[in-house]
Amino acid sequence: MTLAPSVLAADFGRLEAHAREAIDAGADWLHIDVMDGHFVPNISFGVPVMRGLRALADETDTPFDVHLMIEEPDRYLEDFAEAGASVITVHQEACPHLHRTVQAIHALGCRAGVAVNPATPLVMLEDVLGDLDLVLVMSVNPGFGGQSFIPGSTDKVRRLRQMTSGAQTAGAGRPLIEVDGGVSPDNARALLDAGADVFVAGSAVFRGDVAENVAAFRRAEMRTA
Ligand SMILES: O=C(CO)[C@H](O)[C@H](O)COP(=O)(O)O
Repeated sequence: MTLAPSVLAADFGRLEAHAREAIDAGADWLHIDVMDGHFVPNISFGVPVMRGLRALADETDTPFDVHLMIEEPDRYLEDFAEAGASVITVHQEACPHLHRTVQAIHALGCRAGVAVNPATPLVMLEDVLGDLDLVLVMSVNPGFGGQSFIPGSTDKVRRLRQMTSGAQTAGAGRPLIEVDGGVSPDNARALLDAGADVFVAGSAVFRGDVAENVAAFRRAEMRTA
């Protein structure tokens, strides 16, 4: 399980210290949720805030996992790559020329991800799947942290894993499967069994005791099905 805490749920007044708590507790990636108030009905933050976390990411060798919930993401890819993104994920629903956008992300030296909203069928990714490093299954409607997990998302992960089963290994042919929204230690085991690789968690990491919250994800990982 790759655990990617979403800093959207962190205390922005002490963002670096709060993100450090998650990394020190064993988080693998930092998930950066960028919202523009157009593609989603909320505004979060952009490149300058990510730059503020750059020293921490470099010091701890923690990849930035950038999730662009914005219209016309092509306009900003270079900025996020320069700010240190390892993975850049765009939304299928926001990209009329998705293949071109994926190529542009790769040309910047980043791994390319595509996210699908709960109402978007997986078939929309079929012809681009072979070019992707990651597929993000939204398990809430994007725009806000702290929402309830949509139960059908587990089956969507399972179907996506079947779609990608032609390629064997994650990162070497098979795109990583990331799940985002309402993810917690309570549903993590079922999502792992369904085939998810990367777990985005905002509230379940940053609300309360961060170290204990990360440990609860690790315990869920060890649990037998
Ligand atoms: O992309 C997002 C919202 O659009 C957030 O990453 C997601 O909702 C995670 O937050 P939480 O774990 O609190 O549900």
